Amino acid sequence: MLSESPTVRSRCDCAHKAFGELVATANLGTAAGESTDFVPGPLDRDATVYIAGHRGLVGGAIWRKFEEEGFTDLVGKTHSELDLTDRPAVFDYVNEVKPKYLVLAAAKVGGIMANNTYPVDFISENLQVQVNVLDAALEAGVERVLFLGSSCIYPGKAEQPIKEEYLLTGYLEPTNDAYAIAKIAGILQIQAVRRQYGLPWISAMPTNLYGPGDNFSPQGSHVLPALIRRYDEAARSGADSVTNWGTGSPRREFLHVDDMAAACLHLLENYDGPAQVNVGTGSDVTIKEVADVIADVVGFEGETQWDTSKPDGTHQKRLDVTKLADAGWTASIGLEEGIRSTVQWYREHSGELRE
Ligand SMILES: NC(=O)C1=CN([C@@H]2O[C@H](COP(=O)(O)OP(=O)(O)OC[C@H]3O[C@@H](n4cnc5c(N)ncnc54)[C@H](OP(=O)(O)O)[C@@H]3O)[C@@H](O)[C@H]2O)C=CC1
Ligand SMILES: C[C@H]1O[C@H](OP(=O)(O)OP(=O)(O)OC[C@H]2O[C@@H](n3cnc4c(=O)[nH]c(N)nc43)[C@H](O)[C@@H]2O)[C@@H](O)[C@@H](O)C1=O
Repeated sequence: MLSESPTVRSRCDCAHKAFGELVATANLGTAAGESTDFVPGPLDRDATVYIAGHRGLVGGAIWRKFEEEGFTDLVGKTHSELDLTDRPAVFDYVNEVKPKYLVLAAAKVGGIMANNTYPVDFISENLQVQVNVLDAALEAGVERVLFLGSSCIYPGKAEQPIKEEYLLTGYLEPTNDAYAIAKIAGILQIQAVRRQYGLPWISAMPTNLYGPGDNFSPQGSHVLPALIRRYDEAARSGADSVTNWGTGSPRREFLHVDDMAAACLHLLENYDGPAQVNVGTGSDVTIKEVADVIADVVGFEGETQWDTSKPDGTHQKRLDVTKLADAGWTASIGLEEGIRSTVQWYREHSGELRE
């Protein structure tokens, strides 16, 4: 991961439009107010880009991708440097750096157990972080914002594959309803900014992600890093069996975080619209199937048991990725290939993992 926090440089603010001017000149709304006349195109490589959450799984991958693509002025702050629930501090920072582009990849994130156990933290912290960052971005006149939600925003029993238009058409999955409501509020805030100010801000809804820099903590993590750690430890210790959560029958769609980062840049350069865009592969597997792949990759030959007292969560949440494909992007990292490289990353970094 990134070894140190970037410093914020002083530079000429004249390249950035004042907020009032931006809103006036970007008064692009139609009668419905949600579509703009903005035409997406290549981002300015020398513009300031604020990646909120740049030390996380997704923010870290976006930072690497933007660096690879030649961006010269990426800025970010760690959680300990800037708590995004501190509204005045967020306004001070965003107004100081005045980014032209902003990706909101900071959030309280966790797997099924964390979401189910701490719903207050998930709804409260995420609402605060989002509202603070998006309000500050509006005041600072950020031209293009990408807000990241999650596929759990859709009804728990949505028809498969899940199209963007299924949002708010049914009940949420109870294990993550608090988190999902916060994310839905974020989508609505982006749409509201488009409607009220005509700014071309957008939202993307990723499926379950994994890759280098993930959270591998046994209780708080998502399934894929949890199983990599569990099976790797079992293989090393010569254990006869491992026990996973639930029945193993739920289906999940997994996207490598480097693909996610590429999709984020692609959407910023090629998509503008009020609808959130699903980001995934369009294919899913059962938890049992992904467990078998991980066991095989790490070399575990024992037995797998299932603790059915633990929740399964949503049975299936496979995304319809037609809108993303229509925007010109499809995933390229296969699941087994992605698991192999993530196992390698995990083994190389097992001494420095976050808990
Ligand atoms: N991982 C996944 O499978 C999925 C993720 N997403 C979305 O992608 C985005 C990024 O998630 P991901 O990278 O996985 O999560 P991570 O937990 O890896 O990263 C989130 C980052 O946000 C930071 N952060 C959290 N709260 C605050 C705060 N109050 N102030 C400052 N920084 C804060 C965290 O810092 P610290 O760790 O120090 O608290 C961390 O660096 C989120 O919006 C998430 O909802 C969507 C679908 C699936
Ligand atoms: C990204 C997404 O992530 C969460 O939803 P989830 O998809 O249910 O996430 P999960 O990865 O934690 O579990 C997937 C499946 O896997 C099973 N499972 C088996 N064994 C382990 C295990 O050891 N750990 C975990 N975490 N799960 C396990 C588990 O029982 C479940 O059936 C929400 O935060 C939601 O808000 C969200 O957005």
